[in-house]
Order: sequence, then C-alpha cells, then structure tokens
Amino acid sequence: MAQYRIVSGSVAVISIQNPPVNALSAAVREGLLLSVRAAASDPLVRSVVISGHNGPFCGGADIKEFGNVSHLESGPHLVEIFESVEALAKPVVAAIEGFALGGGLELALACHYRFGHSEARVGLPEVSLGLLPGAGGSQRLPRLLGVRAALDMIVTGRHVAAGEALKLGLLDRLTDGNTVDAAVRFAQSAEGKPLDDRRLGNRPCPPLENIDAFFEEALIHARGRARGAAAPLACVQAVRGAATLPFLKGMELEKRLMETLMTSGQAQASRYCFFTERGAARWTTPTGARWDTCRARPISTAAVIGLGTMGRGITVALARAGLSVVAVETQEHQLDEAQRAVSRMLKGGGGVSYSADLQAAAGADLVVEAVFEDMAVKEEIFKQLSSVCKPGALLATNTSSLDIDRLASCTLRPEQVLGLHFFAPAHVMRLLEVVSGPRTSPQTVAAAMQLGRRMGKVSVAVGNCPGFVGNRMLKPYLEQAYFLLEEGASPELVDAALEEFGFPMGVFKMSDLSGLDIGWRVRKEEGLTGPGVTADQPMRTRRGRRYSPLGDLMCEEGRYGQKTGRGWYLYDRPGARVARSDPWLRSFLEEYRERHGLLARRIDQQEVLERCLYALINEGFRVLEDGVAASPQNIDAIYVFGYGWPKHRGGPMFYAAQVGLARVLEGLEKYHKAHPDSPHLQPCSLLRRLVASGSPPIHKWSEVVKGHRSQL
Ligand SMILES: CCCCCCCCCCCCC[C@H](O)CC(=O)SCCNC(=O)CCNC(=O)[C@H](O)C(C)(C)COP(=O)(O)OP(=O)(O)OC[C@H]1O[C@@H](n2cnc3c(N)ncnc32)[C@H](O)[C@@H]1OP(=O)(O)O
Repeated sequence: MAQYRIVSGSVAVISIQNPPVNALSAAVREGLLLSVRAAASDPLVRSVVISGHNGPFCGGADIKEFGNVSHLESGPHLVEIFESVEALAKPVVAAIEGFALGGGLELALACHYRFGHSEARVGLPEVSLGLLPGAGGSQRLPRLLGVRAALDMIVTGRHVAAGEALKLGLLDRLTDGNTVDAAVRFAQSAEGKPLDDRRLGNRPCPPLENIDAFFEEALIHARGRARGAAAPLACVQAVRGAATLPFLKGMELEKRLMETLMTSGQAQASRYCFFTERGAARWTTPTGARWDTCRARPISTAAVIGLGTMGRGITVALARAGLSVVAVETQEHQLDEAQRAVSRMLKGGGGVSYSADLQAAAGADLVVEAVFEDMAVKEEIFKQLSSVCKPGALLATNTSSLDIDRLASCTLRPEQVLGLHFFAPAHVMRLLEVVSGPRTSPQTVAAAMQLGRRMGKVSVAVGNCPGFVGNRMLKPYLEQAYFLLEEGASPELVDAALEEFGFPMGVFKMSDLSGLDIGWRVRKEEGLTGPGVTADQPMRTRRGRRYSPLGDLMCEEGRYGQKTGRGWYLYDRPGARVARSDPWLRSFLEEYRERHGLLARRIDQQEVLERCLYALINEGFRVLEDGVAASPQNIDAIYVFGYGWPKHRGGPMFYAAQVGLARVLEGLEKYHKAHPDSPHLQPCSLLRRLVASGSPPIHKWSEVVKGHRSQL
C-alpha cells in the first residue's frame, strides 16, 4: 500500500498505492509509517520523495472508514504519521500529480517542500464532508499562507489549481514534465541543508492586525453562508486557534473540534451525499440493463430546439462538454437574441451554429427539445424530428412534467426517445433527470447518462410519471405551504422555517423566482383552474380533495413574482431580486380567510417543517413504491443537487431515516387526521411497511420495496 524504493543512490521514493484515488486507508497509513521509519533509519538515504502511484498524489483520508470507529482507529493515525514526516532529519519533498486533497494535502504540508505538476490541483475539501482538516491542515496551512488565504481555502473547501497554489506559496515549484523525477532531482539538491524553517509546525502564523475583529467577522460571514451547517464554523474556530495558539495547543483544539464533527449527524449526512452523488452513475433498468453491461454510443453532435432560457442554458452546457451544437429557434428575433446571450455565456462561439430551420437538426446524434410546456406543440415537433433526424439519433425532451411516452408514440423510434430534465440555469445546476419510458432502450439511457457525466452533471435515471421524481415530490410540499397560508401562516413565517432548516430559499421566495404563472399554466392544463372549471364548483375543493386557489388568485391579480415586481413578496421593480414583505398580501390573505370562513390560528415553525417536509417525504416513499426512482439514494441526489436540500441533512429520505421513520409516520397520521381532505398527508403503505419491519437502515429499504412493480 506504500511502495518504497531507493533511486539515484540516496533518495527514498515512497509511493502511495491505493487506486483509484490513493486514499489513506489503514493499510496505506501502516505502509507510509513503515516507509518513513525505513527512510529515517537507512544511512544511505539522504532525502525522501513522497508521491502517488499511477497519477494522483492522494484524495485524502479514506472516507469509507469514517462510518466506523474501529476502522478509524485501526492502523497508525494520520497526525502521528505526519509528525514523523515533518520531524525527519532528511528533506522530504511531496511530488504532487493529479490532486492532493484533504489528508493528501495535509501530508504534503507536513513535507518540507512541495513540487506540483502544472495541471495538479490541491485543496482541503473536508468542510463539504461536514468536517475540518483534522490531520494538522487547519494548523499548518495558515502558518504557510497566512490566515486570510488559508481560511478561504478551508471554509470553502475549493480546489486550487497549481498555478494559483504556486502564487499563494502553497507549492514551491511547478513542472510540466515528470513530477517525481523533478522532485527527486530537487530532493538531492536539498540534501544536508537545514530544515528547521521548512517545518510548518515550528513556524508562527504570519501576524494579522485586529485579529479578534477579523475572526468575529469571519464567523458572521460563515454563519450567514452555512445555512445551519456546523463544519464551516468549526473551521473558523480551528484557524483562529492557528492564529492565536502555539502549534501543539492548536492541534489539540483541531482534534476536539474534529471529534465533535466526526460523530455528528451532519457529517454522516454529508458523507452519505458524497457516495449518493457517485452511486447515481450505477443505474439499472427492470429489463436487467445496467450501467456496467450496457455500451453507450458516443454523442458528438447535438441540436437544441427552442432557445428560451432553458434552451440557451442547455446549448451552453452541451457546448462546454465539447459537443458541436446546432441551436434552432424558429422565431427570428428570439434567435438573434439567443445567439448573443449564448455567445456571452460561452465567451465566444464555442462550437455552436444557429438556424431557424428544424432541418438543421438532421445530422445531430442527439436532439434536445426545449420549447415551452405545451403538449400539442411538443407532439408536433417530435413528429417532425422523427422524419428529419438521421436513423439512430436520440430524441430528448426537456419537459419538466409532461408524458414522455406520449411524445415517444409520435415518433417511429420510441426506443430512442427520452426525457432530459435540466434544471435552471441549465449550464449551472448540477442535476439532470434522465427519464425513460417503458419503450426507451437501455442504450439510450446509457448514452444519456454518459453525456450527463461529460457535462459534469449528477445524472439520475428515473421513470416516467407526472413531474418525474423531483417535481412530483414538490407538489405536496407546495400544496401544504398554500394550506398553511389559508390556516393563518404568512409567506415570511413559512419561508423562515424552511430557510432555517437549510434551504437557500423558502418555498414562496422560490416560487416568486421561478414565476407563479408556470404552475398556473400547469393547473389550467390539468383542469384545476381556468375556463374548464364551472362556477358551481366549490372554490376550495377539486376532485373531492382540498384545493387552494391562492396561487390562481395571485396570478389573476398579475402577481407572477419577481418578473412582475410583485408576487408573494414585493420587489422594487420587475426583475429585482430583493424580497420585501407586502402589506397588500397581508390584507389579501385576511380577506380570503374571511370570505371562506377560515379562522387564522397560530402556526409554529415546527408545524411548517413537518407539514411541508413530511408531505414531500411521503411522496418520496410513493415514488419508491411505484419504482419511478431506483433507490432512496437517487431521490436524495435529486433533492440535494436540484432542489437546494441542504447537504448536511442528506436529502429527504435520509432525513426521514435520521428523524426516525416511526416519528415521520406518527406526524403524518396526526396531520392527516386533522386534514382528512388532504391525501398527501395520508401515510403511504411503504412507509407503514418499513416501520412495521422495524425501520431498517436506508440501504436496506430496497428489500422491503421488492416485489413491487418497477417502472425503471
Ligand atoms: C470516537 C470518534 C472518533 C473520532 C475520531 C476523529 C479523528 C479522525 C481522524 C481522521 C483525520 C482525517 C483528516 C482529514 O483531514 C480528513 C480527510 O482527508 S477527508 C477526505 C478529503 N478528501 C476529499 O474530500 C476528496 C474526495 N474525493 C473527490 O473529491 C474526488 O473523488 C476526486 C479525488 C477529486 C477524484 O474525482 P474523480 O476522478 O471524478 O473520481 P470519483 O469522485 O468518481 O472517485 C472515484 C472513486 O473513489 C472514491 N473516493 C474518492 N475519494 C475518496 C476518499 N477520500 N476515500 C474513499 N473513497 C474515495 C469514490 O467514492 C469513487 O468510488 P466509487 O464510488 O466509484 O466506488
């Protein structure tokens, strides 16, 4: 797990060998320490180079060990190993290729010199795992870079490119050639030279003026961005320790903070997200097709049909992934505007050509339709695409909720039709729902998943149903938020509860941002509002269940949200972003309640969270039961990467497991009893069965789901 060899007569090269990322597992730690001791005691060895085997230097501590204290404690500890490295009386050079992340960079910081390949990157991303750099990184990095630069790296967890790392002083030298060879040559030149000032543990932190004020402000800033996550705040505390305490005291503080974080539910949730993100790539279908047995045909050319906001973002995402893209928009004025916008986003042409004619899609390997949400329009386009496009071309729709099967049946190639549900802005948001219908072929899914990866997306394979997974679960969440307004809550109260939970935006601010008219159009299509609803129908009931017309009434008032400067909140002007409370809305809600004989009651944040989140989670169990998502992990990936669910809470299904399934069930039963006309609050049978089987851990839920029809 750590190769040891002597080169050029005097240099011991220790190479970490643990593919694919050379993580510091117990066996690697054992090997590293033995190698360091061997180098220390061998009189022929006069310098040491530490590198990663076959490319990457090191991806940090082995995250798989974190869930298990006995794994964590087996083998020598990183802190102890890094102390031995730093204390070596012979120069130690880190030869960094690929990446040095987390414990990997901490190892490099314990070395006396750091050589990097010009394409390498370094970072301390522990914060995104709910942790801090717990093997000396929080103490050594500020001593090397100064507090400001170190704090930025540690609190954001960002990866720093080699060029920047050189400027910061984090790397001593860069090479375009063979990093190990260059490091070996350098190590030889450093043999016999004094090392004391190269040991970061010996150095004081560069002084900083107004240190207390600096850290107070850093804490406020971190708290503002953390959305309830504990790790960023602990990172600030640890760096403050580096700036104010002797090294060993700082290390003690780091250890205490790390122990608290490591055993917290937040770290568990963040770790779960790490593996969930990667696990989504291992998709399956009920026909037995799997990610690892199904060959995807590569896609190199694409066409995007419709250049509204979504179409433009999709064009940019595809072009950035290296595809040659034809962007098609039949309305000339929109085409010109889109061309300018896309060029701006791509900072130039970037392999995109433009056309007003659908025929331009004829040669594309993949076509993504992104026109507005109107089934009749989309059907017409799919009919045309079916005859225009070359055989074998995949036809995708970016619909957020319409029926993929219906679109597939307009074509002569239903096995090549699928949904690619991008999230706005499409070139920024990480999530991609890859939607397959019963006739979509496994090769089509494989090609789309591969393309998603090329675009840097977290792609999740889901089945076809109204709203797919994400929007289907959002519906009950939104519905409960409306009901809460009817019962006495204000948008501010509901949003505050959700933002405190960790969402970047509460449901009403989010709805103002995306536009209330979108949901209004969908409800009209569904016959829930609009001309199809007769005057004798009760306003607050549809198809025998409770219905809130609040969103419809707002739209009738022209309050579409930010775009009209008025929605659930007031904005300074159309398009402005800062939401202010609106006295008009308060009277509107009071009048509404009075008209419908509703008595406003006091609603607390706990009820807001339980009603909104439990309803969403309950739908998540239905999604699993129906087989529309392959696993709870896939649902969680969708919510974390597409809907702003806080990572430190793991995703809705993980959250349900963490709260306790029995408690979620009890909550739903209580609320359903109080609101029997709201079926989304009625606990679904899978949740009941899971509780009856003793609430197994989340990775065992599939055993209880088994036996149910799956659409995937
Ligand atoms: C009683 C209580 C006791 C408490 C004791 C507390 C004291 C504990 C002391 C511990 C000290 C630890 C100190 C250290 O500071 C902590 C860390 O180092 S945490 C780890 C930090 N590193 C990272 O966060 C990097 C994570 N990885 C990545 O970002 C990427 O994987 C990558 C390295 C950039 C590579 O990206 P890609 O090439 O795209 O590859 P993938 O991401 O697909 O990964 C491939 C494969 O590798 C697995 N993997 C990646 N990193 C790790 C890792 N660090 N450990 C384990 N496994 C890793 C990944 O899951 C993929 O596997 P697959 O899913 O395909 O099976």
